[in-house]
Amino acid sequence: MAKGKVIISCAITGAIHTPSMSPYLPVSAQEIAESAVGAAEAGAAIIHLHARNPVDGRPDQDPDLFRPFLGVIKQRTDAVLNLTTGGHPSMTVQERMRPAETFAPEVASLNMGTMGFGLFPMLDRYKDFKHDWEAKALEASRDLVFKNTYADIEHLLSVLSPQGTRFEFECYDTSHLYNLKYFFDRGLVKAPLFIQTCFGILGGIGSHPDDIMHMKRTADRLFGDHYEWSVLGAGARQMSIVAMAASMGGNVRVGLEDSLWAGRGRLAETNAQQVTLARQIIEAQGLSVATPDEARAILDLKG
Ligand SMILES: C[C@H](N)CC(=O)CC(=O)O
Ligand SMILES: [Zn+2]
Repeated sequence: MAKGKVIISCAITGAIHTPSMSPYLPVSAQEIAESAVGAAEAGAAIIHLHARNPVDGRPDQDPDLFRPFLGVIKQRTDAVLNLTTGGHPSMTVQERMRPAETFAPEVASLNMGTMGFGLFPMLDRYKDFKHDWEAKALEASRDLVFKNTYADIEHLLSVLSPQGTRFEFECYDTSHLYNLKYFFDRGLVKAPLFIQTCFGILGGIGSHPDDIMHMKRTADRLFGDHYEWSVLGAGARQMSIVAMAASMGGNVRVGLEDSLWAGRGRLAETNAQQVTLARQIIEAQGLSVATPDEARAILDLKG
């Protein structure tokens, strides 16, 4: 966090949650565009984007599904656009990187290690699904490998960096921080590193305060002041992790991709609602929210 300015990122729809889990999950291009504009107006400097099949809400990396909402968001906001290269963990790296390769965004996500990605515990909570693929995708995650090998990461860097795209480095555990250190020491990634530490995904680190301290301490030791720290908390712990990180000098990510909730037991009706909650937590600590251009300066983005 530079000079008391906290960068809020908002992840609009993602690929993990499915339409039957919440009537408020944006699916169509118009819903994604409207929700993103609302999140930007509420204070999100960075908007993280995935696309979905407009009929059944299935995650889809077809650039033609991204184009309509990218146009609207660029027209109506000056937010930094961050396109996913994670897609859905079951997709191939080639499929996952198509939107970033096509649109050369200011920022793209980059997942820093191969891991299990356990979504199946959500089957304990959700029973009734509108579409067949929903329960199948959750069940299939019992045997899912989210593939991000060193060769995959190098390939993504070699294709996207020359376009001027910089990265949100998704680190789900300390091993991912060491992977990033490997690429940093070889000059394949440049400071300031925007490190998104992800908490509470089964297959990665948990979301206990000790886990947050451990990831922060490890990142400080490995990267010193060559990085900007950000956190995302999956599920109900999202806002607790926002509060803790902001008090420790961190930036924050919210959005329906990471959590469907606006506080315990209350479904978030919009992404803007979560941005507003995060903003209240940040401003209550005497901190202020970074504008998109302040975020660009802090993260050295191409603009
Ligand atoms: C935990 C989040 N799903 C991390 C993420 O947003 C990955 C990506 O899109 O590349
Ligand atoms: Zn994502």
